[in-house]
Amino acid sequence: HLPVTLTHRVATWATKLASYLNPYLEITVSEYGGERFRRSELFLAAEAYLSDACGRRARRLRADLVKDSKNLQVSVDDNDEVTDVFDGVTVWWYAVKRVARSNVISLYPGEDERRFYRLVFHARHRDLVVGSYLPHVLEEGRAVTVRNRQRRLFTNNPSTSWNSYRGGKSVWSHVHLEHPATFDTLAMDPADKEDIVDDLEAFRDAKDYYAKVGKAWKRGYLLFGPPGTGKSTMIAAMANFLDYDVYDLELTAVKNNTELRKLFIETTGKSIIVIEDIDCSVDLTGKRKDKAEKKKKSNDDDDSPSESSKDESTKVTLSGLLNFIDGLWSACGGERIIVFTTNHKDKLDPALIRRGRMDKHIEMSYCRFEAFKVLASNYLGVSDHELFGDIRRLLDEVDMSPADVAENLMPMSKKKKKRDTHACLAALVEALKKAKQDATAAKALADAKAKEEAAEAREKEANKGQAQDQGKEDKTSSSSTEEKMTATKGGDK
Ligand SMILES: Nc1ncnc2c1ncn2[C@@H]1O[C@H](COP(=O)(O)OP(=O)(O)OP(=O)(O)O)[C@@H](O)[C@H]1O
Ligand SMILES: [Mg+2]
Repeated sequence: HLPVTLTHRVATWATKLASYLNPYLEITVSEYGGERFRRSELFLAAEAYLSDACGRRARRLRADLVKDSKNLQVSVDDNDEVTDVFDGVTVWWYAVKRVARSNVISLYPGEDERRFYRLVFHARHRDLVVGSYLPHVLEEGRAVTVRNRQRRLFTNNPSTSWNSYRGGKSVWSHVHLEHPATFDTLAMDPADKEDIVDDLEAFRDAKDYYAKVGKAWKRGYLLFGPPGTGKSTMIAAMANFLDYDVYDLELTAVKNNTELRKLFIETTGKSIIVIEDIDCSVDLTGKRKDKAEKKKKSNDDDDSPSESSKDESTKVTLSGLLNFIDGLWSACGGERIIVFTTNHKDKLDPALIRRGRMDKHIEMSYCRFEAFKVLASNYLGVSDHELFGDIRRLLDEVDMSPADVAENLMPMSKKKKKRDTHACLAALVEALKKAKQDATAAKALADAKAKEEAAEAREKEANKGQAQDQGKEDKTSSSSTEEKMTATKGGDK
């Protein structure tokens, strides 16, 4: 029954009085900080720190599987309290979950929840807590996260979650990355390999350098070469070498540039972002348009206001992609490697692969002898053999992908299992000889076809020339008769 202004005043005074009497201060760390795009780093660090350092003192815990799905990570459950002592000062942490009050009953549990940690301490320790304790929590939390980290392979999938029709946005989902490829097992020229490893190492340790020269801490690699030459394998080897996560971006599943940017922002640092077969993906805009049109026809899309606006909103463009790679947004997060793979480098837009976007172009080529030696030592455990001479000669003459060579070296079937090294290598020699024969036959065929075409073209040319000559003759003969006619006409006059 009090007037509103008075109620406000009373409330303000009550808070002031309470804070005067209560010597404790509170700091809140919310899950989503000022930037709504992703979870606050301090929150994640606090979570990791609390579960590691003080988990034992909490009574209500929550367990999760981490690292190879063997270790358990126990973290403090919501609405519980833990105490921590730092430099002789006691602080209290509370994990709080608050459901936003709203009049609408939400169909989607979890949507309106806000989780945060509340840190409570005595006012006289304010400087210590803000100046030393919180940085300590951040640092320790990050270290724990790295320790528990299991490398992950992410992929973006379109609207598979059950509340997808709310936005239909594509999101990252992940599995554990367990690819066994390493640079040791990768068959390629040792000098090239060393060059790449050096480059990666230099990138990893160059945080200060990038800051000094004013560049975003990222590097682009373009892997190009024929199918089966180890491009995807190389990416796995890179991830294993650097201990980075991999984000495999499927451009077909991304609706438009805005969504592409959103996906990009959600990637974390220390990651490799991969777009495979980029030449096919960029072409995709055309195909996607067709799909959109089909959709429109079947009338199962009801949120498009007009045809043209829909068209615009349903494609990823080259400019969107360029922006993604080195626009202003690319600098957020830091420490990222972007890898494109393609079978046809010449099909790509030069703007896409210029230095600065794709800093290093790596050609993965057919298997030559140096690469073969790596495969032989991996698959058969031999570093020299009497057939190596033949193989070396043949590999110089024939283009065979490492995938094909490896297939010949792999004693997979039961029958083959009994085969020894010599038999495996002999089979490879046979396969190479056959490939050589095929290549020669194909070349002969192509040559013959080319000759035929050239002959045809020559014949056509000759026919054309003849026809022209004929035309000229006709013209001259007809003009001379005309002249004659006029002459006789003049005579008549
Ligand atoms: N350089 C290589 N070293 C070791 N293994 C290789 C190499 N190249 C290919 N392989 C083997 O061949 C298989 C296919 O290779 P991969 O998938 O990496 O080829 P790719 O270049 O990505 O082909 P695509 O262009 O068709 O995607 C792999 O499973 C791998 O075992
Ligand atoms: Mg591949």
